[in-house]
Amino acid sequence: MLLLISPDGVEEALDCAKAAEHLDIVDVKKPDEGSLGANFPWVIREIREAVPADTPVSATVGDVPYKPGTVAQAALGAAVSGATYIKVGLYGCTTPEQGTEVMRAVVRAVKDHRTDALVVASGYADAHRVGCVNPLALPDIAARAGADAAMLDTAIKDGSRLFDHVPPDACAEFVRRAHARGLLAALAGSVRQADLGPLTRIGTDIVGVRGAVCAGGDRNAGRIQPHLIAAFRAEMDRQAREHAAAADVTAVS
Ligand SMILES: O=C[C@H](O)COP(=O)(O)O
Repeated sequence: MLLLISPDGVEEALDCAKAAEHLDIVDVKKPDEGSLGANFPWVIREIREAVPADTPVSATVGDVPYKPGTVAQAALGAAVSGATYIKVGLYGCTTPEQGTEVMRAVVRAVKDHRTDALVVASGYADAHRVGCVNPLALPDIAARAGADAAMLDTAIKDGSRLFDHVPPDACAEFVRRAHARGLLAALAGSVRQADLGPLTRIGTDIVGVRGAVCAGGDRNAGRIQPHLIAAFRAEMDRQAREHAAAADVTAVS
């Protein structure tokens, strides 16, 4: 499982860089503009320069409206600015068709610029609270659009968590649907160390985190702490080892 960490700007990205050996993807967002709030192009560029060259930079394009042209142009902006993972939160899409239309436009805009960029279609575990597309529709939307990954996050950051809205069994179904379509499955939403066992067992490819690696577990008032990134990764590694050992036992019995 890859660890994606979301700093809110250059200063926190530098703290991520100090823990670069413990993380896999640095994800640029602007949390005060929403769960997947988009940051400025110059911030993406500065963060690209601040983190080690072999650490991929992701950028969120925003909690986007159902406006394929607008969103495609914004996604291209993120790619031109140096992000190689482009994440789109389909906040304003109420049907799978709308989500697919937006994501198709994004995929074309991004891949015309850079074929090796990865496009991530993100929905929301608490979609029922904001009126957007059902979370379990995301793998199909992503696949139909030619995206590379399907993701879930929470739209409202009020302390409720991924599993409060989409329990582990439903997340497992999300992962199954993504993998059946050849996609990466990414999960986020106030994920804590205690969630890493289930997330590992269901085969999550990418876990996205901010609050759990901020001081006091507070994604708004707390700042990202390199030692908390290291501790989070240590728990991920421990869970991966346990899962591998359990799989070995099953294989020989
Ligand atoms: O993409 C990951 C999100 O930023 C997760 O943030 P959170 O762990 O504070 O919910």
